[in-house]
Amino acid sequence: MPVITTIEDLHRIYRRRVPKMFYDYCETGSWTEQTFRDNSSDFAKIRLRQRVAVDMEGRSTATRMIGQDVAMPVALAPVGLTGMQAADGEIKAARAAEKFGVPFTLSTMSICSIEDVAAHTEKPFWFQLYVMRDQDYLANLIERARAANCSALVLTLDLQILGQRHKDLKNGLSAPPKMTLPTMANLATKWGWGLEMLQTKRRFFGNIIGHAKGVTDASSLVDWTAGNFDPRLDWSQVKKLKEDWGGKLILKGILDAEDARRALDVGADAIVVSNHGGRQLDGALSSIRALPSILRAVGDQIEVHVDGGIRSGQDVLKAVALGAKGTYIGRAFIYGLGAMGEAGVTRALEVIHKELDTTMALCGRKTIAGLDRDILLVPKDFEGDWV
Ligand SMILES: Cc1cc2nc3c(=O)[nH]c(=O)nc-3n(C[C@H](O)[C@H](O)[C@H](O)COP(=O)(O)O)c2cc1C
Repeated sequence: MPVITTIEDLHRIYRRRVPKMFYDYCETGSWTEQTFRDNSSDFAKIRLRQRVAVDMEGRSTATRMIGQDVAMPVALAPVGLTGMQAADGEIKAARAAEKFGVPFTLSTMSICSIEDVAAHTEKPFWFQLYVMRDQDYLANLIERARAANCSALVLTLDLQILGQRHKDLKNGLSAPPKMTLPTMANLATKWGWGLEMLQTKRRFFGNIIGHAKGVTDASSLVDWTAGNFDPRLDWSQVKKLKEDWGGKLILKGILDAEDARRALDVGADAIVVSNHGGRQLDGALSSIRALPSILRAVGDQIEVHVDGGIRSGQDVLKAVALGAKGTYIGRAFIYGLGAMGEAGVTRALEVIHKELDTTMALCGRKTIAGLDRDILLVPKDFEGDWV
């Protein structure tokens, strides 16, 4: 096994190991992928102030997200079909997160069910909810998340309809994969992945969307989403969901200051500044660029988290120094999972932690609370002069 020191190292192994259809599903953005690219490249525009001769002994990356202790301000983002990247992928990722001491968020669109993950973990995890047309089903999901002791509901607001992702349409993304000639030819080169999947037959061929009773074949995920997600979702429904759930609510997919204020009005506990990893509205601002204006609007009244494009501990540091109280990684942990299963997710977290800790030290800071705007060099036009 090669020495892994960066998230990109995991990405390279992941790409070799996982079928093209699921690699593309992870690696795509919508339409031209402008926002997908900006999410990462905008982080690189922010530079750091090097400070010297500062006592660096006794550093800590520990902090809190929505009142919960975390080993560093990083959670695993909800990622649909995680169980197609590696067999029992949701369980493996949840276990790695639990051992590391960061939150794991289970997507509505998971292969393993809420109960599967709860049975294989000890600490509470977070559950991500998409709002479905079927109100009974929605109520049932909330009830199951409550019964599994989930400690936060992450309600995703930026996917009432699916953004167009060319690669998924061209690949005919489905779970399990349809056995077309190109798919079979590609699968033949992915025997490590295939063998692992065969050993977990029950989930692979049994209950494809683990929470969706009776869905054994999400062939054409695009059609399944269009048929089941509720395009009528509005703020009154968000408020009602907050009341029905009664616990901690995180609203994910906020990219605009006005929406951030609406999130405050409905009593959310936190918001995630996010464009769904560039998978929904192509042409939207990168998350890191949208973050400052949202912090100005609501940052002193609600916990603001951010995701999109985070591939290193330096990216985490930049987001936190700008004012985010937490960050999420999506693809960065999927690369680890697809490359090496649970150990790969752990490795991704270790890489990010090491980079965060070292960068904190070289910027002259010992704690997460000590990270502030002062350690950053942000171009004057970073937020852009958009009208
Ligand atoms: C393959 C994939 C599947 C995703 N599925 C979901 C999902 O089911 N629910 C959700 O709220 N967000 C989903 N997201 C968005 C992530 O939660 C997160 O916002 C995004 O991945 C952050 O960007 P990053 O991948 O650059 O870290 C998905 C992202 C990816 C890459």
